[in-house]
Amino acid sequence: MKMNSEKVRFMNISVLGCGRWGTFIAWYVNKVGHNVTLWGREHSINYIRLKETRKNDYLSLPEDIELSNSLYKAVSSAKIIIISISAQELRSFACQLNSINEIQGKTFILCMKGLEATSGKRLSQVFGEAVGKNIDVAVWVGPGHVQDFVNNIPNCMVIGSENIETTKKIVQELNSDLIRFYYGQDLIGNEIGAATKNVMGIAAGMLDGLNYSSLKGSLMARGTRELSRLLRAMGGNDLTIYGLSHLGDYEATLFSMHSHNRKFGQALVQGERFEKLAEGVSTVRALRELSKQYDVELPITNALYEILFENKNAKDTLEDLFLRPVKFEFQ
Ligand SMILES: NC(=O)C1=CN([C@@H]2O[C@H](COP(=O)(O)OP(=O)(O)OC[C@H]3O[C@@H](n4cnc5c(N)ncnc54)[C@H](O)[C@@H]3O)[C@@H](O)[C@H]2O)C=CC1
Ligand SMILES: O=C(CO)COP(=O)(O)O
Repeated sequence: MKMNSEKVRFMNISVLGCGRWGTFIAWYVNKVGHNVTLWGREHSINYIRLKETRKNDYLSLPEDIELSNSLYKAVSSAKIIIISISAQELRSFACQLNSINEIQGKTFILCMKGLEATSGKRLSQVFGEAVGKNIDVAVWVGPGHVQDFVNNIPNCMVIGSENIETTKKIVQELNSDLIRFYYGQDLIGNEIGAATKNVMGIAAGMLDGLNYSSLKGSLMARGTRELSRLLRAMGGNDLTIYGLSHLGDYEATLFSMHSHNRKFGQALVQGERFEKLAEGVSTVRALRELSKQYDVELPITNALYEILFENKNAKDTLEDLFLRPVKFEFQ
């Protein structure tokens, strides 16, 4: 793997959460030259399997990545701390981190795509509320599946924060020819974009399951439109929806065999269960909240809410979208 600068990297970086994505992040950060500790809960199936075999379904971990179940050790030993757990767990997990008393002066990076279901809050807001606003926090989002990266297929991703110096410092430490990072310019947009692409992924899976895959182009056009309206109302830049965190992630979600959200949607309309984490389900709840808070109509999201939480028939509900009054494309 080639880096962008000649600088020898050797920072202590900890990754908290050893699921599909957290384990990949640890693999990648080690590969670009850092000293990595990967933390998991002592009794988690993922942690136990990694401890016993150093493998999961996607990759093998090099020997020089330290596996630990001590949160204190993982947090106190690192300057940069990356978190990748399920989004709905972030608030309680951040409170746990706060109680460790070792977090001042560290940079946290959230590698997760979701919104708090009950409040509609963005994950950096949730994290800030739990640990205090003076902690540096960034997000790392955009397209990419572990299965592709470990086969050396590169992709572009985005890192964003409220502080451009923090963003640049992280990108400098992590950029490589496997992941080309862009500096995010709109934290609200990157977080809303990343979370909501999962919602469109569930819709795409439903279309696949109903043999309506040819509608996915329209879903892309109308999905981005409704979310860009929401983003503008929230104070973000509506153009960000067309960037890496959202539209740029559609291939990896709406069209990918690997996407959990797409598979969830497909399984649901086919009457099957999909047990892995599909973050878009909780994000649909969060969007219902945001739609009310900001008085923005979200027709596709609303249809998904009715299917997921009000037991409406998927085919009828999606077809009802076609009965809405005719309107201008960009009104
Ligand atoms: N391209 C990208 O940026 C990708 C991002 N993701 C995101 O990464 C996040 C994690 O997804 P996956 O790794 O697929 O999920 P996963 O289910 O494989 O892993 C989640 C991990 O979080 C841990 N966890 C859950 N609750 C916890 C708690 N309270 N305290 C500590 N650990 C806890 C679980 O034990 C598990 O190891 C999601 O938000 C997902 O959207 C996932 C894949 C690609
Ligand atoms: O975020 C992802 C790809 O960029 C992973 O998507 P899924 O969670 O739907 O698998």
